[in-house]
Amino acid sequence: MLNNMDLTEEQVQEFLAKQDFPPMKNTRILQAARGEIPDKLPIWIMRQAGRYLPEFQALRKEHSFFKICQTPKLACEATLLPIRRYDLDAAIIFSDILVIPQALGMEVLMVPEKGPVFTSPLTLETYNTLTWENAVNRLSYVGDAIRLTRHQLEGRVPLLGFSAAPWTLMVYMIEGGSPKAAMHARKWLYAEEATTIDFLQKLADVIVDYLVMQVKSGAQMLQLFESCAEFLNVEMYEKLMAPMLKKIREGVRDKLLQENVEPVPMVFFGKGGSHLVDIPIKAGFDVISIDWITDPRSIRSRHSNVTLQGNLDPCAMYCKKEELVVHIKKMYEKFGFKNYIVNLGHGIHLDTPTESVATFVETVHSFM
Ligand SMILES: Cc1c2[nH]c(c1CCC(=O)O)Cc1[nH]c(c(CCC(=O)O)c1C)Cc1[nH]c(c(CCC(=O)O)c1C)Cc1[nH]c(c(C)c1CCC(=O)O)C2
Repeated sequence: MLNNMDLTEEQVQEFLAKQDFPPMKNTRILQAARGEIPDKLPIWIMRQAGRYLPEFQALRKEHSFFKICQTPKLACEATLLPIRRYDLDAAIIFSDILVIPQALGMEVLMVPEKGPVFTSPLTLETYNTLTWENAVNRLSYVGDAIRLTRHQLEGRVPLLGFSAAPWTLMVYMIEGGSPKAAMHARKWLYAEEATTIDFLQKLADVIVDYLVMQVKSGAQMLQLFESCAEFLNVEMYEKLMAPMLKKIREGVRDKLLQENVEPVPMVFFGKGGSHLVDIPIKAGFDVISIDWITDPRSIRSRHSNVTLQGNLDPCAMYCKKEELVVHIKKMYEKFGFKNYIVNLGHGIHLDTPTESVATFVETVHSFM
């Protein structure tokens, strides 16, 4: 892969103007998503381009988090870092779920040691100040980053795009950062139902346009993050969020077909969502990504054809090498090798030893 940081602005623009992408050399992840059996078990890692990598820390010393997201050359570089280092089977575009609230007019800062902080969390009083119109146009930098990265990957592995689901975005916007119990957002669900439904529908519409734009820019699979699944019971999730998941799954496919673009597999990840996995499956998601609490066999017994993704406890990465291999093998025995994409059960932690990532990838690839 080219050294992306040496690209001049003219070269970046030339890549962005090119129509065809390099031919694919590895499509294991797409095969598994479609229910085919690849030559090796595919693996990628949530938050694979993150602070556990010294090269990412070096990049972060030079640039703020959102500057990296907003500059295609830097986002591309961050995306490629884990691919240069490990034999992973997918890249995921470097960005964040919170770029949507930014495009709606909210200010989000990434505060060291604290994570994301909204300077003015959303209230009923400020709800009408959100700028919905043309929101996806303000996210065109993500499309440019995807397009550039597809070229720079040179077909080595597929590139994933992503968004958060409406509920997770709603929680972050109302709570103003990483939630403890999402008390304020849950209060809206019960006390402000009409505003809530309006809000969720508008978010779903933006998410559809955003994901369609990502596929048209070159994303080959999409992951919808429901990182706040744990805060809702099945009844509330079914009533308010099931229609949104359906709207997103079907909306993305239908809009792509209308524009003669081939639809791509869609993954649903619900953190703390083992109680509601049947809902995204019913909505038509091709792959269900599960956290480390969820037993894959309980889903397989009900839905034999759905591809599952996950679910090593990110803290297993702190084991000694021999023990880590045992945990990986135990996980694999529960999933089986068909309809399976290996991943962690949530994002990799920032102090994860880089050798554990190498062990994880090598062990998984040695299975078949
Ligand atoms: C909830 C959520 C967010 N962002 C995301 C989620 C959903 C997944 C999940 O449940 O964890 C998704 C995300 N965030 C990031 C990616 C990039 C692609 C990847 O490598 O997976 C993806 C897919 C980069 C990031 N997003 C963030 C970092 C670290 C920030 C930094 O470098 O300062 C990275 C690499 C910051 C971020 N962004 C967010 C939080 C809570 C934090 C702070 C936590 C932390 O610091 O690890 C919001």
